[in-house]
Amino acid sequence: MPDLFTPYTLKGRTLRNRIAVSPMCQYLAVDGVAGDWHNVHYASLARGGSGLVVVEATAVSPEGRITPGCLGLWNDAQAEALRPIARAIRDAGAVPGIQIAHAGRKASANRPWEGDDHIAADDPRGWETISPSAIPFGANLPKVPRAMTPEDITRVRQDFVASAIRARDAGFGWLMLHFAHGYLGQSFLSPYSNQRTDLYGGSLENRARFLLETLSEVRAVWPEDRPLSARLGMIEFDGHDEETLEDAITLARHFRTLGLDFLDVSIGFSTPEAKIPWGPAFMAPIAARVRRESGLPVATSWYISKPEQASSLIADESLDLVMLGRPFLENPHWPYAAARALGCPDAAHVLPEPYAHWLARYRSE
Ligand SMILES: CC(=O)[C@H]1CCCN(Cc2ccccc2)C1
Repeated sequence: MPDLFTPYTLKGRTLRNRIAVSPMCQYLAVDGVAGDWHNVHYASLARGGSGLVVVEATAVSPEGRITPGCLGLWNDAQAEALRPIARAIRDAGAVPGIQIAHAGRKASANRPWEGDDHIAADDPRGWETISPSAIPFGANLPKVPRAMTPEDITRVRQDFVASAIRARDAGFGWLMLHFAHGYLGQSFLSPYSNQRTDLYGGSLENRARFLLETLSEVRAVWPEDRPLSARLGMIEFDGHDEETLEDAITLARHFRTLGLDFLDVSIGFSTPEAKIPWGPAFMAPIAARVRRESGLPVATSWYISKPEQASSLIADESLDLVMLGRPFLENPHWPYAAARALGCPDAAHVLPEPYAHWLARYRSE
């Protein structure tokens, strides 16, 4: 059996294989509430045969959305709309995951296909953004955020906890804290965005405080038998990579002592000056180093798209799971195509029985 199709057990959950659907914003929610688009989108992804399907970045508060079209988990109506999605993913044989997030200074933006920039100041669709310091990201996101008060910090941490409780009660089996991509968690960690002089700024310990406190408080409410993960921007590709990575690995070890079960290794995107070395599975060697040096199981994403490439990253123990995004937009049945490409016996049964029964005897080429 190819390594990509070996099961993976973490805490009380077993994934049928090492393939995970990476959270991908759809920007089609109304008032943060999931609708028909999300119901069909997530069920069809789960029916494609993945082990884990992670629902897109879901905001812990209204101002934590990236765009007005983002999902939310700050009220019960939003939680109720997500319940059938978690059930549909589980009924299709995958573990239902969800990423909870606060967009910080990158919030109040237009959809990527509608400008991918901050909503104009005089546009009533927009809102005030908050961040550790009153420092804008720049480039297409120039809006200057309000520096968070200690009360803001406490409130947002409590928002993460409340959203985690709603995700738990809605039936999600895997939680991912969004601490990457220049959003609020990342903004506390990065000196680009955090120039506070209080206990939340300055030293690595202080810049990590919000992330550590939030993780600890979410851990206390997230069930022990369900994996608790985080997506962390561990490198910025800004010329200071070794220092950034060493700090991030120190943080990852601290996450582990606080009860994090799994780490998704990603990019900081804290500065528009970054020079990202885009290329096939370019984050995999970094994730492999984090896995070795932090002792946490890891996944990463970014230009992993070929079955052999994905399976070899599991076989050589670079990764424990592969996170795929756009390959699933190309083909929601990517796991079936991968099973066939890897010569899995009975590849058809990666798919549900109504499909598998007929495909098992079908010779499409
Ligand atoms: C929420 C999230 O992490 C998503 C939002 C949409 C773009 N995704 C991927 C991305 C991040 C930064 C620069 C380019 C692409 C990240």
